[in-house]
Amino acid sequence: MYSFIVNPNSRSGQGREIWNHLRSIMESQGISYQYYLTEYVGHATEFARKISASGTPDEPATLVTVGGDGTIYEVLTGIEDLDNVIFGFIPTGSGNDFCRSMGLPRNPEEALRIILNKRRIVSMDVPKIQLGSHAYRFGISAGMGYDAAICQEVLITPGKKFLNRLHLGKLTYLMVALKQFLFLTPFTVTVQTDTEGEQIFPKTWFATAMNQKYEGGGFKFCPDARPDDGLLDVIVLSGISRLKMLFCLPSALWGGHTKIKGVHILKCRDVHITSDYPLPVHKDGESGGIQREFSVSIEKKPLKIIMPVL
Ligand SMILES: Nc1ncnc2c1ncn2[C@@H]1O[C@H](COP(=O)(O)OP(=O)(O)OP(=O)(O)O)[C@@H](O)[C@H]1O
Repeated sequence: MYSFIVNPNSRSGQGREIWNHLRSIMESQGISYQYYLTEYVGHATEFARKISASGTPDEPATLVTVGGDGTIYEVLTGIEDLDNVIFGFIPTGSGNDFCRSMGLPRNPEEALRIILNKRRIVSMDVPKIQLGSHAYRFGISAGMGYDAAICQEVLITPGKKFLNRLHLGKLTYLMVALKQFLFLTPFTVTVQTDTEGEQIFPKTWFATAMNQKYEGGGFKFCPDARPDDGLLDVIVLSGISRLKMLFCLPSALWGGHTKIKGVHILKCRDVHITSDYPLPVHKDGESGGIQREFSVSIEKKPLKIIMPVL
C-alpha cells in the first residue's frame, strides 16, 4: 500500500491537477493507495507522523510526497522514526532543487512510474535545524541571510501565482533577488563547526548548511555536497563587494563561484551559526522566521529513499 501526502497548492495550485492525473494512472493500473491532501501549513507534518507510525523497521510504510521542495521539510519533520518509512518524491513544485541534486526525474509521471515499478532504495542523510526550542528536519538546505530573505519575500509576493500560471515563476525569484541584492546589508557571522572550530566572517551575504548541491532553483552552491556522506557542506559568502557578487552569483549556476575569494565551504557534521543581528532564516525554502542563531546537525539514522534504477 502506498501512502501519498499531496500539496495541492504547490506550483500555485497546479499540484492538484497533476495529482488528479497521477491518480487516474494508478486507478487504471489497479494500484492500491491512500492519499492525504494538505490544507494548511504544517498539515504534511501531521500526516507524515500518522503514516510513519503505521510502519515498522521490518515493514516500513511507503510514504510518497507529492509537492514542491518546501513540502519535503514538512514531511521529513513529521516522520516519527526514519526506519519506519521508505520515502518517495514526486515533484509538483517550481524550484526542483531536490530532484536536480538527487538525480530524480522532474516529470511527475516518470517519478510515479519509478516509485511503482523500478525500485532502487538508497540511504540519504537527514539534517535537522534547531531554531530556538523547535527542531525541523530538511532535505536540501537551511540558511540565513540573502537566500532566506529571497525565500521569505517570494512567499508573500502577490504576483507569484499569476506568473506561475504563465510558467514564469522564475521571474518572481529574479525580481525579488534583485531587490534584496540592492538593499541587503551584509552582516558578521560566527560559524562554529565540529571540524574547524569557531570562525568569524565579516560582511557576509549568506551562511547556509547544505545537504545537497543545489538550492535557490538551480544554484550549484556546494558542488561537492553528497547527501550520503554523513556531512553537511556549509557555504559562507563573505567579504565580497556588491559588484563582485554580480559575477559570483551567476557563476554559481555551474559551480564556478567556488574559485572566487570570499566563498568558503566547510565540511562538518554539525554547525552553529550566529549573526550580529536577527536575519531571515529558511529551511528548504520555507520561512524559519527572523533569527539571530541556529544549529544544524545530521540525524543518526538515514532515510531510505526510492531512486531510479541505474
Ligand atoms: N492547501 C494548502 N494551502 C496553502 N499552503 C499550503 C497548502 N498545503 C501546503 N501548503 C504550504 O505550501 C508550502 C510548500 O509549498 P511547496 O514547496 O510544496 O510548493 P512550491 O512553493 O510551489 O514549490 P517550490 O518550493 O519547489 O518552489 C508549505 O509552506 C506548506 O505548508
